Amino acid sequence: MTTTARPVVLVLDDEKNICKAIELALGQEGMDVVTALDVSSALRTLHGRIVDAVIVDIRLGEIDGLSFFKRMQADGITAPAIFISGNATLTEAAQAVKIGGYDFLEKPFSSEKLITTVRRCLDMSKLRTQLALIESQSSSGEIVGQSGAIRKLVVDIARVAKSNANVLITGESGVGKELVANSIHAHSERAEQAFVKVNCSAIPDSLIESELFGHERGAFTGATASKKGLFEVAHRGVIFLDEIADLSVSAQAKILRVLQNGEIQKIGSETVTKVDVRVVSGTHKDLKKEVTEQRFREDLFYRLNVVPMRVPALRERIEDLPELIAVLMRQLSKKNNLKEKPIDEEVVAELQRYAWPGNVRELQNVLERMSVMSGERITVLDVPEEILSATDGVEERHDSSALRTFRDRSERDFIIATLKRNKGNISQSASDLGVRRTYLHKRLSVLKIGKKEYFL
Ligand SMILES: Nc1ncnc2c1ncn2[C@@H]1O[C@H](COP(=O)(O)OP(=O)(O)OP(=O)(O)O)[C@@H](O)[C@H]1O
Repeated sequence: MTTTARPVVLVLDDEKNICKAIELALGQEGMDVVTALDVSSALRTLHGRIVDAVIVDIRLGEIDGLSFFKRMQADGITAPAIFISGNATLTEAAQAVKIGGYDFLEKPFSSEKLITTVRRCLDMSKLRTQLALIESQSSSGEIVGQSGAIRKLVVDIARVAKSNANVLITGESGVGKELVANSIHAHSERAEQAFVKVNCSAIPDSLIESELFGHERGAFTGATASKKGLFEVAHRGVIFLDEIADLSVSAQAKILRVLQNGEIQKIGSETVTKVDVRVVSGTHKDLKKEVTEQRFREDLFYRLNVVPMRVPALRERIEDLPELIAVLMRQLSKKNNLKEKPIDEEVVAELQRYAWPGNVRELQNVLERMSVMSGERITVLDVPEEILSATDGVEERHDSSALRTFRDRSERDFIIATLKRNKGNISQSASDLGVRRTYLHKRLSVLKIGKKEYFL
């Protein structure tokens, strides 16, 4: 698949001479011009290839230009339209702009006027795509971390981004695969074009093909309007197919076709459309194993896996945790409109001993919970119990074990003394210690404090 930088403009006018004149003027400006003398051939073009702008005569034989534009909109074609006419009424011109037309040109117009209008229209359309892109990317950010694994990943991303090769990103769930895909797009020559993310496992089998490739009106019950597929939306940009292992066998076959010929076919359509899309896919499964067990097509696997990239689990780069915590806390307090709270070092040490099966996403959730539920600062008492109990007994990695032993012993003595003073009353002791009852119970069991030690 190749990237075509030349913008494509469709001209629909029943006067051959006008079509020719426009074709000549815009062709000299480096644009690809396709002409159509009637509505049906214009629609065929629009359904067969992706067009950046259309120039439409208001007075056409069969239907008027305005109805044609409405038909385009109903068919999900979003190219902007410039209307032209020699004898349109003022009302028609106003109507053209009202229904979303970009501009109106009165015939005869000079080629300079035409070129300026089309250029502006194309710039506006590009700007619109960029704005949509910024919006879709506003939640994504930089890849945080200084560990060897992350530094290597960042170098690999920069290298692979410059090529047009398909990339398969593997790694556990929540590890940052989407972030990597985003970063490949942002550093590629397609950065100003669309980045479309599809979670293949979230879309039911029955809908996936229509989501990816679109459908024509009436293609199936409920298809009341024609719909653009995500591959078409991603034209000239990047599509990120997340959880690719979950694709149905028939969707796998269709994706293979896009990768082989750059062709898509809407459900219910006779014609094929050429698209230019770079495919980045992601999975937390072992895709090679899925191939061996015949759940995934081998030919598709090789097409997707041109450049494999593995994102390491958080526990494999646990030295990145303090920096990640700092960055995520800043993001979270902004999101929740909260003052950024300081975190005790002991908390960070506790979090570093945890295995993080849900990786950075789990870390985000835990930090959010702690920052919402804590007081002025985040202390070890705010660390969720499931993390404390999972880390108890785990060999210390960042704390000397002598310090840990001392801490446990002091904590043990302090708890026993409080319980003795309260004659074994758990509620009162928890309140004196400033912790929840459940937490005190857990510490009693972790520190192996039996009743005989505090009942006099
Ligand atoms: N190295 C990192 N630096 C900063 N943020 C990160 C990093 N890794 C992951 N994140 C953040 O963690 C969250 C989860 O990451 P992401 O959605 O990319 O994971 P994923 O591997 O695609 O998950 P899944 O397999 O569940 O789709 C995101 O909000 C992402 O921004």
